[in-house]
Amino acid sequence: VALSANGPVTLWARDTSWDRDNPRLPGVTLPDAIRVTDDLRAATQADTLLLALPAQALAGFLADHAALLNGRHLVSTAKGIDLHKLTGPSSLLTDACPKATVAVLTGPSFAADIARGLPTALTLACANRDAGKALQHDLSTPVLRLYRTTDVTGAELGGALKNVIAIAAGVVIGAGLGDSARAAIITRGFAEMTRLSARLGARPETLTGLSGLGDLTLTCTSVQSRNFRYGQALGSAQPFDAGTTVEGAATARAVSALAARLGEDMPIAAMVAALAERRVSVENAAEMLMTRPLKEE
Ligand SMILES: NC(=O)C1=CN([C@@H]2O[C@H](COP(=O)(O)OP(=O)(O)OC[C@H]3O[C@@H](n4cnc5c(N)ncnc54)[C@H](O)[C@@H]3O)[C@@H](O)[C@H]2O)C=CC1
Ligand SMILES: O=C(CO)COP(=O)(O)O
Repeated sequence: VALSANGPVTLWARDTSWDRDNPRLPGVTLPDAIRVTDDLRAATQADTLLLALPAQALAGFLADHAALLNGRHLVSTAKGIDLHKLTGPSSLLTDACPKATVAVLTGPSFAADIARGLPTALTLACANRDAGKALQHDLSTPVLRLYRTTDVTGAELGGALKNVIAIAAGVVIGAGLGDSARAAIITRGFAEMTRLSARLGARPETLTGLSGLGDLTLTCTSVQSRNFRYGQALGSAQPFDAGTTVEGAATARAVSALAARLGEDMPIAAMVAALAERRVSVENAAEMLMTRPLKEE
């Protein structure tokens, strides 16, 4: 919707029976500049393709359709780590489409806010500096301001890991543990994010930027966030709609496996994985985190 202010956009989906009112984005009627199609071959004629698939669906999509994407500029919006390959979307894209230029678009941004034209700032990460500059210009609008980085690892890890911490923040609020506890989870969660990201080669300034701290702040403090709401439901033992995309649950499992492989300590991510799999109760989780050995900050 935002990019259609810059020119014609083609939107591909498997099911287009919803016409111009997509139930995934209630209250928004797509502008005329957007052509909706279920023909992937037609939709992939453009030079720049944004892939807005959930992280756990991306590998399967690429297995079926990589040939149509190779050689294009591919921009992933997915915020997660693939459970089987334990990598972010950029590696999945690069492996499946070696001739493509791969970028990641991430940062604090609820789809509903962007579609309403509210001012939003994002991070566009592309290892190829010149291609990144061109994409930054093509994808910015007067209300969508893109900052640029070549640190793809840092940008995609920030987006993936903040979803895990947002679930923990939601659990804290849902369980009635209070705003002070939430601030502790955000801060110690951010410490986990920066430790793992540094270990994987990310730059510290990327994690303190929009794609890390920025998105962490948004997602841990807003009920617009599905990850936060999922955590709230876990914390208050309420049911949650299984059809809602909650990237942080699978990513918590992926992160725990990755941290174990690297020998990194990520207690909050491990607890989110255990809570999502119902291996631990909320009461036990809080007690286990609070009674860990005392240490330096
Ligand atoms: N909704 C938001 O505010 C934001 C979402 N993101 C990220 O963007 C990614 C997508 O999220 P949403 O669009 O919100 O999710 P969504 O669940 O609303 O939409 C995902 C769409 O992908 C489709 N899909 C799933 N598997 C597919 C497959 N194999 N082939 C083709 N289509 C498939 C689904 O049918 C659905 O229409 C996630 O990683 C999310 O974290 C990033 C920033 C903001
Ligand atoms: O990534 C987002 C905002 O930046 C969307 O968050 P949720 O997936 O938790 O709704």
